[in-house]
Amino acid sequence: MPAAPALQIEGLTVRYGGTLAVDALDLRIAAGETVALLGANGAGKSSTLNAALGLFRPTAGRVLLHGRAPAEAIRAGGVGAMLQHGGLPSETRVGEVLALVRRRHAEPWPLDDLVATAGIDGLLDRRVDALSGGQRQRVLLALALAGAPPLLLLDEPTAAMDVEARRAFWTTMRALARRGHTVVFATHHLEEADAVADRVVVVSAGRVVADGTAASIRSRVSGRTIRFGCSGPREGLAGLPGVTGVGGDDEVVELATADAEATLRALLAGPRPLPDLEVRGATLEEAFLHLIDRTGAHR
Ligand SMILES: Nc1ncnc2c1ncn2[C@@H]1O[C@H](COP(=O)(O)OP(=O)(O)OP(=O)(O)O)[C@@H](O)[C@H]1O
Repeated sequence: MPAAPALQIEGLTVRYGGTLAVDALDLRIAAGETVALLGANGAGKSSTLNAALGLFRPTAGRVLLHGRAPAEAIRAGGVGAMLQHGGLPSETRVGEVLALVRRRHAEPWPLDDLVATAGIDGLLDRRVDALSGGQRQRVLLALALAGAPPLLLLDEPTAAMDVEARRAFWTTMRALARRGHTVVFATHHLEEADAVADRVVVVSAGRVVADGTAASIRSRVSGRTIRFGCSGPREGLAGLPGVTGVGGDDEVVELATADAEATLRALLAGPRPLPDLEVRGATLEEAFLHLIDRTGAHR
């Protein structure tokens, strides 16, 4: 029998009063995948992750973690989570909280390795109320990892981190993924999704609007941008084959085109010099905004 997916969400619907936060969302994540849930504010990422953790009963649908209901999977130590508003008990020291949580697990992650992996060397004697935002996030990560869970659900885990801490965090995540952990994280940071995830799921208005590798999502925006230096007149550019828009500034022309090859052929056949000619595809950010615009899902 094939192994159950690490996370299986079927028809998940979450309503808060009159707000439809998650709209019949389906998602299947295989063990070992690193998946970014990408979406604008209010897209439904936290509601999806919180429902996946069984923090509330969804309006409709079901969630299975390694084939088990959330509460059962969590009890069995199969899931570690970092929530957006994760708290730490006040007036305790980091080492005490960590010891408490490790004791709850039958096979806790060896302490030295856990401390090194989460990057909390030197923080064990620190009071939790004296931690910086980034340090706090790393302590929360250590708690999420304490039971060496095969599945990690992380809601904007790097939100309070500076660039360096963020980089260190994602190095850790990549190492965990290599060890076979499944990592699912919500983010607004497109470059993180691009750099870390082997799969990007774009959520908008509580629905999955794109699902694939970062490259495949980028290619959903079929257009390309052609750029070249130009300080002279620009007549005729808008009428070139494929061109859907003309932009740029006093020194540079940027042509949006739906058919880069045809536009380039026409440009190269023309009299205009094309210094610093450059053709590029959409960045993940552009692809993301395009997908959201198409679904009309800003709210
Ligand atoms: N407890 C709640 N009560 C009422 N509405 C809520 C509650 N939690 C979330 N919402 C609403 O549900 C929608 C989805 O919110 P959710 O937090 O899941 O989105 P998100 O993608 O995680 O957003 P963000 O990136 O800002 O964290 C939003 O419209 C939000 O205002």
